[in-house]
Amino acid sequence: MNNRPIQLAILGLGTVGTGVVELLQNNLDEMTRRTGREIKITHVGTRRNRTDIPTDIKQSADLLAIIQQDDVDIVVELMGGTTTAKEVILAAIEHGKHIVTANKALLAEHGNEIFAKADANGVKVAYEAAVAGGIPIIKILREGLAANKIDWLAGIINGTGNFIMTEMRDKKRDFADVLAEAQALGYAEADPTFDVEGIDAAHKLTLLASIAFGIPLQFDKVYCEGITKITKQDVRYANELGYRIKHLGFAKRRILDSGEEGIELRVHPTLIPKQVLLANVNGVKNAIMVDAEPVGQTLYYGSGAGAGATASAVMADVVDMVRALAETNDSTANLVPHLAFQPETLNNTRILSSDEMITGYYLRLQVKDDLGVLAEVTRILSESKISIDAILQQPAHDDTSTDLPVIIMVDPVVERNMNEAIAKIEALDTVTDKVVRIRLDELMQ
Ligand SMILES: NC(=O)c1ccc[n+]([C@@H]2O[C@H](COP(=O)([O-])OP(=O)(O)OC[C@H]3O[C@@H](n4cnc5c(N)ncnc54)[C@H](O)[C@@H]3O)[C@@H](O)[C@H]2O)c1
Ligand SMILES: N[C@@H](CCO)C(=O)O
Ligand code: NA
Repeated sequence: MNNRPIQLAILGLGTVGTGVVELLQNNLDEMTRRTGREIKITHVGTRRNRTDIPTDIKQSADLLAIIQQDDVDIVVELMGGTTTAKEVILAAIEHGKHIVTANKALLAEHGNEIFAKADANGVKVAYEAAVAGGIPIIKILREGLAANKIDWLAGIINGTGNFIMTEMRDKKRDFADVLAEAQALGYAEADPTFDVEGIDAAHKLTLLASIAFGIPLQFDKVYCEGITKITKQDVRYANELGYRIKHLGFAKRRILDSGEEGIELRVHPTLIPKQVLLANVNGVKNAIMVDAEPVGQTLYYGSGAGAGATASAVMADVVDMVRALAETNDSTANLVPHLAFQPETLNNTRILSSDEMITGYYLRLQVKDDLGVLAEVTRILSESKISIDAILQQPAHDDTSTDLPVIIMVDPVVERNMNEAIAKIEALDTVTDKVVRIRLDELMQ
């Protein structure tokens, strides 16, 4: 057996890259005891030379040169972005290097191409750090639950967004102030609109859905709504009704009335009853619930972002690869397929359009203080076959306004019907503003 060290190139020394270098300094013995083979960083790709990096590691800004070096077995891509990272990863694959990456944006958007190229070149691309930071959810879905049929998964999969919502709710802090702190703590994406507009969660959901259901990556089909339109007023009303608002991702198999199977992929703010576990996942923590047959429901919780948690996931992938390389004379062929299922067995189950999604709703209407408004609104809802669960009329939120907020909770309904009803409600003279809607999901009741 070949006992030379397994050699790494780390590309990008930001929050996660620096975390990986530190983790290797602190816990190398634990990893070597597990793999029986030494792991060594030989190169780092960095725009400017760093004095805090051990002197035996070569530093360079020339990434395409690094990935060609003979003393590199695994390229660890921690730069982020979908342009240079893509070019460098594809070139590394062509040079026979294995890849470990935390880059969910790149994989959600270009993973089908990257994985195909890796398969053609006999190398592996591992991405545990790309979803839910330190929670080993990729390994769980791909390996731990490999004997199951997964029916749905749902969870809080953006640490920055959850941190912002928690701080705003508990400490009444402002959005911009908490976002700045999330950036300083290394939680946020380089472009934080990815976090707050739900795009990062949609990237992660794309990956989770593929490995749960055995379907190709289809980021463009994920319904995506972020947290930027959540107001303090709605947080307060939700609280009074016994709910918390959390940003969730859902991937769900559904049988349609026609008998066809479809998949719902959506990320959006969701009202969850306070006593439900996911309603109590706070700060940078993530949690993912999986329902599978025959195991039933399982729940996974942990830090969704940050240097240490993410480095833990990056190195778990490296350790997996090192073991495979050690056991099989430098081949990773025995590792699990990229998307958990054999590539030729991925199926084309249709991803449902937003019109076809089924959720409950919290609706907030701004109405004139007239007799009969509620009767008109409930008539419209019942014409669209929407059943009302509760109505709550609130006093005006400021003394100068004669309009009253009315909260209506409705049972699960096809979105097409909800859209029709909302259009009719907004057309009423007695309804003075756009209807605010926040979803509920029967899985979280
Ligand atoms: N921060 C987290 O908690 C976290 C968690 C999970 C996944 N991720 C993912 O990990 C990756 C890195 O995130 P981060 O938070 O460490 O970002 P970061 O911005 O802190 O670090 C990226 C580093 O890469 C460097 N870089 C970019 N292009 C380069 C180039 N061409 N040559 C050399 N260096 C280059 C940047 O200068 C920076 O130092 C991203 O894909 C991100 O989505 C981050
Ligand atoms: N920006 C991401 C990093 C972890 O993927 C988050 O906050 O969840
Ligand atoms: Na993970």
